[in-house]
Amino acid sequence: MSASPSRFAALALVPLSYAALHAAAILLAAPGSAGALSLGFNICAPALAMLAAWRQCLRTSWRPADGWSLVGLAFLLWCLGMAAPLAQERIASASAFVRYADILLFVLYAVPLTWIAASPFRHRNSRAVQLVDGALALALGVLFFKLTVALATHDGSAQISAAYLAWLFDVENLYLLACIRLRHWAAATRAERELFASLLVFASIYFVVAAFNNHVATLALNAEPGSLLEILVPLPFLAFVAYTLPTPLGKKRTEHRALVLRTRYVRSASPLIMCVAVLGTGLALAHSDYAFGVCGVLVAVAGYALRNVLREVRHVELRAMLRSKQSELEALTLVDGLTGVANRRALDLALERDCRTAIRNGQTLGVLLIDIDFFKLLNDTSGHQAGDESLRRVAQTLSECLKRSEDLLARYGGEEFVVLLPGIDRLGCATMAENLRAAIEQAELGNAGAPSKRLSISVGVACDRPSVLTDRLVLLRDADEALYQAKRGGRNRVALAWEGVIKEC
Ligand SMILES: Nc1nc2c(ncn2[C@@H]2O[C@H](COP(=O)(O)OP(=O)(O)OP(=O)(O)O)[C@@H](O)[C@H]2O)c(=O)[nH]1
Repeated sequence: MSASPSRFAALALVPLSYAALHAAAILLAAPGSAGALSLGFNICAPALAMLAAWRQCLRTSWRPADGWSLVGLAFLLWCLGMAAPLAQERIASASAFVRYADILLFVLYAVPLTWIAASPFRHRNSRAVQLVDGALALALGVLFFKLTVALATHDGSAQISAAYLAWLFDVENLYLLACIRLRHWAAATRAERELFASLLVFASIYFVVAAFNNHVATLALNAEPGSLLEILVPLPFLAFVAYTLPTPLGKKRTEHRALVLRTRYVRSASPLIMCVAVLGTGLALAHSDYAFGVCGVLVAVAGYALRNVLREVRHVELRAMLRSKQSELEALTLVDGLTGVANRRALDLALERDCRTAIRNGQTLGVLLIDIDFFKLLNDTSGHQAGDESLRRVAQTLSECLKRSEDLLARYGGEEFVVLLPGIDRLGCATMAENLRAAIEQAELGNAGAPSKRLSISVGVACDRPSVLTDRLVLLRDADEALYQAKRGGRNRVALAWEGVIKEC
């Protein structure tokens, strides 16, 4: 994890300033009020972290904005867990929920974080899969709470054993830290890395501070509320705030194969890790609460199965979508964007195919090369948009003249078109060329740059029986030479490669 200098400064300044204020408040507090003041600081820190997370959520356009909002929710639950004793003191109820509300909230705070760490939150990830992951994370939280209460009151007393609680919270914190570390290690995008880096800073400090607080401050030193040691409690939250304050974009991770592979494996394995955690917690709970334990095992198995079914459905959908997109793209690569007729690539493929067929069947192949007359002047006088429109109208008029499915009209480039006429003799080719010229003339399209003010075309015609594949290029060259003749002859005419100009208007 790399941090910019501004991040290092914020990471040092924000928690230290807060800790100094916290310590001063405890030391200067009136007798008996240090505990309440310190509690205020301990509630304020996760509240600040919650605001920082939701600020990130508003900032980012990354879809896993869900990620940041869930982090905010986790901090809110922790904040409530910290404040719960205040309510517990006021509500004189013996219900288990009220008695263990703070422990429940401290356990549940991990649910949104577990969810983020398990769910891939990828762009195309389906909502249904995310919901299953969320349900599994919630099940894990509830089972873990049941296990916590069951183990911490294992001697039959209603009194929670602080020692057991300390160890169980260590397990919870370590599990979270490991999952977040894994996701950070395999984060592929900048936004994903930013989220998991912030969480990693928080979870690492939280693990150390919570272990110290639970084992040393509470159990070994028996620190009272309002003790100076409490200034450690807000540190992980303030470190999170400090880490998210500046918004450097961080270096783009190079997409080397190892990263791609580990991203793929970690993303696929994350939900499995959560299912295994639900399964393990369920099995551990089965000793003390058989029904709940079995439910946990069933939830783990059903959740994993459901998740796999949903992923498979998604894969099938994606494969079908990819296939149809691929065919669409393939079709697009063969079409001229301006006129909608076949493009040069399609022409090359068709010419080669028709030439092979003509060689195999001993047939003729006709090639008409068509050029719009005075097109440059049309562009110069009426503008390029009018030129484009004329190209579209010419292409449409020409394609309406082709009746046989084997015939092909293609844009050869610029204001030139080619018509392929397989299996037609020379007379047929010449007639077709004249029909095309006449059709354009009858369409009465304007060309302000032409002396006649009418748009016209010149056509060069070649027709032969190819004997080798390269003859297709000879046909094109002959048609081009004939076209040159037609232009030289005065335009708006058809020239035959084997005869010269046959039609003049
Ligand atoms: N509007 C438009 N113009 C194009 C396009 N492709 C090529 N052109 C223009 O077409 C013109 C072709 O001009 P020339 O090759 O000199 O031919 P011409 O003016 O038609 O003259 P002749 O062929 O001798 O009658 C050039 O000005 C090109 O810029 C296009 O897609 N759209």
